[in-house]
Amino acid sequence: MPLEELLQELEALGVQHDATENEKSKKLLNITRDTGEFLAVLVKSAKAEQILEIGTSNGYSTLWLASAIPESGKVVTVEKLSDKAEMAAENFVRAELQDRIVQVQADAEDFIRDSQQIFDFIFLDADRTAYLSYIDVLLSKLSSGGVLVCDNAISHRHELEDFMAYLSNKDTLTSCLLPVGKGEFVVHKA
Ligand SMILES: C[S@@+](CC[C@H](N)C(=O)[O-])C[C@H]1O[C@@H](n2cnc3c(N)ncnc32)[C@H](O)[C@@H]1O
Repeated sequence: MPLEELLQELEALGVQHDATENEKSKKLLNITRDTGEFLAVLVKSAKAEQILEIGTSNGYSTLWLASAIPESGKVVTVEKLSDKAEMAAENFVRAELQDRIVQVQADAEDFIRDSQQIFDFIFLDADRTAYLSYIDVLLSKLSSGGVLVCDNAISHRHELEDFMAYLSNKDTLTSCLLPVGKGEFVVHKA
């Protein structure tokens, strides 16, 4: 199925589904289209090939990331809930991007601590209150010259204040907060 058609279908589904679903863990909570476009531009500009995404949901943002890397690249995407991981798997096949995506069903922090891989691009879109507890390990898995993007940096700024302040004060990092989508905090590692 053409990617653009699937993205539009998922955008409509996400809005409709989240408006009628009361249980927060079942909401899809997809990034906005402009965030997807922004991620694709960043990934291509950075020539990133090894991407880590924390928070798959039904795979909407993963599709943007996977479509921005060359065939030799991979997106590793982590989701703790099996129902969402299954929905995502179907969408990856529909987009014919499944060969560029590795799905991990696990708790983000467990995966990050156990992983031996180095990534050149990391997208954080999961349990915001846990980010500070694993950010040092996560940064050790970001390559020199790599980029980390964190979603919801304006919509949930109060939850991410300490996290952003911590990163902003590190000498090896350059960061900025952009009014794209729900607010994107972008970090470059020297
Ligand atoms: C905001 S949604 C991700 C939306 C997705 N990035 C997109 O735009 O399509 C957050 C997802 O992170 C998952 N999640 C939350 N805490 C997690 C954790 N500790 N480990 C792994 N996944 C987690 C949730 O189940 C949810 O599906």
